Amino acid sequence: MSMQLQPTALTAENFAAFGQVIDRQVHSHFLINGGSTERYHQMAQVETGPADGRAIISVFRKPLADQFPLTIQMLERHPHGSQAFIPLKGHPFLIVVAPPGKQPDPQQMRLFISDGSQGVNYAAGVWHHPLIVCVDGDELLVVDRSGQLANCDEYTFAADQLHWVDQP
Ligand SMILES: NC(=O)N[C@@H](O)C(=O)O
Ligand code: NI
Repeated sequence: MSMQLQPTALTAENFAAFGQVIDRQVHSHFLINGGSTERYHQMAQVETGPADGRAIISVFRKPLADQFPLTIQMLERHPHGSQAFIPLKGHPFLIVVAPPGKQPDPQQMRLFISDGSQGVNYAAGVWHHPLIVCVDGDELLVVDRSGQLANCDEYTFAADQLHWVDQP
């Protein structure tokens, strides 16, 4: 019997164990360029880890692919670097995370929902589900680590550990 994950409000405090929230609605900013531009400075930390790690910028475009109600079969983590997801089209998206550890604790798994103006930056080692979009073909900017080191561990839940999420 799988359980439904209920959303937790996406705030800096609630998300602190998983990384940072990239949210212009609450983040401070200052004026630059002669007062013509507001800079929302350093909203998140890009971790690139050891060796040849470097930060790269990508875009993810994802079809909806009849995914709701979605059973959370697996989570993944990037031990050597952070990973940020920032909406490009202003659509809500779902965030499923669990704290760092040898394997994800299903009891500590949390669901957050971005209102489409908020992005998230998963700290290195944070367990998370691959991108869950709510609109077909949605596009998000992704900032994460590239390098020679393997940087993606996956964990598949046992049948008695399954949870599911529904479309917001
Ligand atoms: N693998 C990849 O590029 N993306 C995943 O890490 C993800 O979190 O979607
Ligand atoms: Ni990832």
